[in-house]
Amino acid sequence: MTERVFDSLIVHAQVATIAGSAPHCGSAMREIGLLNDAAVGIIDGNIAFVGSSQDAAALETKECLDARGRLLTPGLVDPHTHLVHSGSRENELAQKLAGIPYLEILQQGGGILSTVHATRRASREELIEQALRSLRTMLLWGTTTVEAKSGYGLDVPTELLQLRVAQELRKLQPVEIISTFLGPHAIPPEYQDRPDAFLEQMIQLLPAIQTEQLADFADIFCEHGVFSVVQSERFLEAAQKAGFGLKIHADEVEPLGGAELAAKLGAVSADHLLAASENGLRSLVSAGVIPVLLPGTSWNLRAKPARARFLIDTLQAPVALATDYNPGSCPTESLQFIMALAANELRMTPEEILTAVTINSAHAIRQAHRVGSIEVGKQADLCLFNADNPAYLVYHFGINHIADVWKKGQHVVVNGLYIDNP
Ligand SMILES: N=CN[C@@H](CCC(=O)O)C(=O)O
Ligand SMILES: [Zn+2]
Repeated sequence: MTERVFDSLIVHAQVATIAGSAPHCGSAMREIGLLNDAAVGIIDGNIAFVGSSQDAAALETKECLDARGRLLTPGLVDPHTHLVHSGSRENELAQKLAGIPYLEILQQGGGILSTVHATRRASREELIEQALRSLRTMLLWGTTTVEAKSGYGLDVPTELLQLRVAQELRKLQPVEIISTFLGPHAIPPEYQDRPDAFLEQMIQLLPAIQTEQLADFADIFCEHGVFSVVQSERFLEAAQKAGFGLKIHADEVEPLGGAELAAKLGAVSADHLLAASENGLRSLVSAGVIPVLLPGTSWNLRAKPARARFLIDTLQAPVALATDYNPGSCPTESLQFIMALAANELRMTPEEILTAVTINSAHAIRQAHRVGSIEVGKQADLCLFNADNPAYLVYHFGINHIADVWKKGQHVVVNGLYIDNP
């Protein structure tokens, strides 16, 4: 048998493998499979070796990088973003600081609706350009896979445009994009008095999105003053029948019952959950729904954070974390910032946090067979940090700890710099 020649070998690293086929639940979230002085080998974009640096010394490789004891993790997976949109909303900061609630700004025609106006006016090229800037930031800060929702069109052409832009973005840069159709994100002005007619229009759009393979998931903003539990069930059931995986913006502001609905329908994830009832949390965990927590949003809206400790300690849940990157409730692309907030606001440990932004977030978008852990056979999506332990990442907050990033084996960030066409 001919000896395999590796494309790359990373040696002398502290490797957090976060291995395991199922989501890491409860106390198992603290098991990150840390290997001291370890090596990872890459062949054809996939991980082909994980072992000791000593054993790796015998391997033949085209390139070798000495990590000098630094932390190597799976590429970060962000399972909830509103990536494709136009403009920003710093003009609403004063209202927020004056104490005007998030939903009231929306009811006055601002908030989500203000981004809908901007997105409807934007060209395809403008949407691509703005999203490309965000994707570049995400990659430089360690995110290698991202979920991207539509939901700033709220009409057929613009919803389709957002999804097609997400599809196009896959060809233009290295971050992998998993798309979600969030047509029922708010009620557009032209349907203010006929929300059911709008919902019906979004339901009618599902088969076309499925046929064009524009989205893997369908999602709805189930919230007081937006879509009720009954309306959410109608939309999500139709989406399930059309073949979509289900997600839900659940109980972000009021304990409406979104968590219970996610459990009833067997959603892949239920996201936000700040106000979810104890019963709702219990039922979604029993039903195998991944709770995706968004501490950037609760922090930015100055709301009480989700009950991460209850989910992890009492319910033994597989918690995932996401940025919720969007121009309103959470304008940040940085999962590293979210990781710091998860420690301070949600009281999660550094190990739980690493699990929540890798293997568990990969499960939240059904990509764990390919990404989210460092295991032979998986895609070589890797982050090398300027830190030698997970605690340092969340302790020293607000700065970018990334040294290097590999996406599908390509060395796309080198010493903190983005490499185009590596
Ligand atoms: N809450 C609903 N949707 C987004 C916010 C969108 C916006 O404010 O533009 C969220 O998940 O936080
Ligand atoms: Zn969201």
